[in-house]
Amino acid sequence: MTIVEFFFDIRSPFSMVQHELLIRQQKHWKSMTELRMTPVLIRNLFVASGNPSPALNPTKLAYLARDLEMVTAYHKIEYTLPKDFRKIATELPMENTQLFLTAIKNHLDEATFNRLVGVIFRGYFQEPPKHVWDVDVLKQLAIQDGIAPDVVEKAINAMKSDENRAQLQQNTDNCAQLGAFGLPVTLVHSDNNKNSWVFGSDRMHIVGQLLGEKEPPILRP
Ligand SMILES: N[C@@H](CCC(=O)N[C@@H](CS)C(=O)NCC(=O)O)C(=O)O
Repeated sequence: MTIVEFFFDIRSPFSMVQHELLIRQQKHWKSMTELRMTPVLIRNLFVASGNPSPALNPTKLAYLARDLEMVTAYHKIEYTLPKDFRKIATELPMENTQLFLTAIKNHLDEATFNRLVGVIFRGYFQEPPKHVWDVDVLKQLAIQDGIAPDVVEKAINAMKSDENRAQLQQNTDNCAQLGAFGLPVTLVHSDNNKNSWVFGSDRMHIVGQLLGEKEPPILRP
């Protein structure tokens, strides 16, 4: 009976990869009884840890783009880096997406919320990339995914409230307190959470070890 908590931001392409891998893995690792997905703000994590976004460093950004091509091809994940990714990642106020997800999470069961997170990741990282920070686009994606229009409206009405903003910041602070400096972060809950998390989408074997799983991860469909 172990909770695996996935801290993510939709603007993080490696979070998109880890989301897909965790969803695949959940079918195989019975010890992962709860897969909790927690929206955070990656920019605030970068600020809190004093770690500048790799998208601000042209050499790192070029590697990141090439690495993502190789990684998604290996895992057979459909993916395109949006052409204006650097600008969006570093300049656009994309917090609407994370605020919307924080608000709608209160109304959905775990499986439905986790599926919606995937829909929004794919909306941004598959052709043609959608403006997933636009409330109308979020509304359309959620309703197309089968979420009741009144639930979507409730989330839209609540997303900019002080309470919802505070929840998103609390999620981010919880992630920062682990020692995180970027995303994705995958935490295997334990008595000593401090040491039971990994950074990145390339540590699924360590997640398995932290879970006490004997089966290695299935990294390809
Ligand atoms: N090796 C990791 C890289 C993850 C990564 O680069 N994440 C970005 C956001 S998409 C980040 O937060 N980077 C911070 C850093 O590398 O310092 C993976 O394969 O997932």
